[in-house]
Amino acid sequence: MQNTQPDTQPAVVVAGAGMAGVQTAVALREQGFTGPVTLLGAEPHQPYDRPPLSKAVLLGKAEDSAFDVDFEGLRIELRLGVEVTGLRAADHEVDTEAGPVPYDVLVLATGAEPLTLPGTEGVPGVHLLRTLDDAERLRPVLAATPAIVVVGAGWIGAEFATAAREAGCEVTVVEAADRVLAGALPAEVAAPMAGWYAEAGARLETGARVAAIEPGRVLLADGRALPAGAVVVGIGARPATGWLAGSGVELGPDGSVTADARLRTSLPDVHAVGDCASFPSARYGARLLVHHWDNALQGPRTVAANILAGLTGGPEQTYDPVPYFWSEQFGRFVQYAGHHAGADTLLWRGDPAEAAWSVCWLRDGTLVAVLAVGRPRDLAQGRKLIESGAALDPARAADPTVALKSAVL
Ligand SMILES: Cc1cc2nc3c(=O)[nH]c(=O)nc-3n(C[C@H](O)[C@H](O)[C@H](O)COP(=O)(O)OP(=O)(O)OC[C@H]3O[C@@H](n4cnc5c(N)ncnc54)[C@H](O)[C@@H]3O)c2cc1C
Repeated sequence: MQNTQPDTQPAVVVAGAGMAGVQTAVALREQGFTGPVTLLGAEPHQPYDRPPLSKAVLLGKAEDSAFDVDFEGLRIELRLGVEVTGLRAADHEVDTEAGPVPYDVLVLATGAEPLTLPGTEGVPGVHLLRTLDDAERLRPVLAATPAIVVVGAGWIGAEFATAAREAGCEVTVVEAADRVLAGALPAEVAAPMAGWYAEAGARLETGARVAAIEPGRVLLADGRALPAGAVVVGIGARPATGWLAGSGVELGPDGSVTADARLRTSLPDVHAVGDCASFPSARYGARLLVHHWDNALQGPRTVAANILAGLTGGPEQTYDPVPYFWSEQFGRFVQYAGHHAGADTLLWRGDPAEAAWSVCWLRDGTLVAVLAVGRPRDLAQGRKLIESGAALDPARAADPTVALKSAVL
């Protein structure tokens, strides 16, 4: 039986015009949706890609990173500079400063916003790095090569420190935890990465808490004062869902929209995707909140398919990806696929003192995650093996001269 769309098409409104919002609108068209699609974005800029903001755009190697999407040709109504301030589900409307916008189907794609250090908002010389405006403000700062203090040795902090060193700035990275990437990787995997800072000429201070930031200097809790012509705070991000308070959309303790396995929310006709939404993963037996680019590419395809399924009565899709991300730091290309837990068994492929190595996480002999530094083949093969639930021969998998796919039992 062929599924056909009804004559009258519902109006789809997407709140948030970042990667997930844009990809949702594009996926709807790619999958044959012919009804009206409106994309509401708070920022004034043509929608753009965020990863280059801490890389080429920051260093002025690329002017911007606008998506190459023909919105007009795809009949996607793009409304920029329009912040969505509320959702009234009973009326099927969202509120904006420009007035209410009715929807038949709503997609929440408002992404994430960076965490700030309390008391440092508005202090001159303190920056965040999330938006094109942030990157444009930071570009001339880097060009003036001041001493820079980066707060946070996570992915963004490491990438910013890399760019600042490349620009010729003196860089100190201050991290409250006792190691880099404390929230993402086990200590033994993060340990070799800490060495990359010194190698690039950046000073790394772990176990160092910021007490205050004053113009020109950062005061640490242990009494030290670090000179700082500029400070960049990279201490994480939280879902941008404050505007949903009181709307009836269920939010988790981390502030994420708690979508179901089909990326639908607790309200009818409302879907959620990208950095703002968590979803239950049967693959990993956990609810995942993924703040990475690939999730903002893949999730929208499921959302679009399920919006269409709702129209045609076709089967709905579940979303249970093997999460993937990359980071470019200190001349290295770092990639990660999967999702590991503390109890998983670590297996090294290669010497972390060398330029290229990788790490596998095994659970009951099955590959659940892989991190590759300069070994993209390990990543590509590992990702497929994770997807297929392959069990590995640990001895062969630990031999970096053996292709990972050849270590399958
Ligand atoms: C500097 C930087 C570098 C990164 N590098 C990498 C990388 O190397 N690899 C990787 O895998 N991932 C990287 N990421 C993460 C990746 O960019 C994000 O996961 C991705 O952008 C998420 O897309 P999104 O559309 O869900 O959210 P966002 O990109 O945050 O987009 C959400 C959009 O919604 C808008 N919005 C928010 N609230 C409202 C509202 N109320 N009304 C209307 N609009 C609203 C925002 O202005 C924003 O434009 C990086 C992120 C940053 C910030």
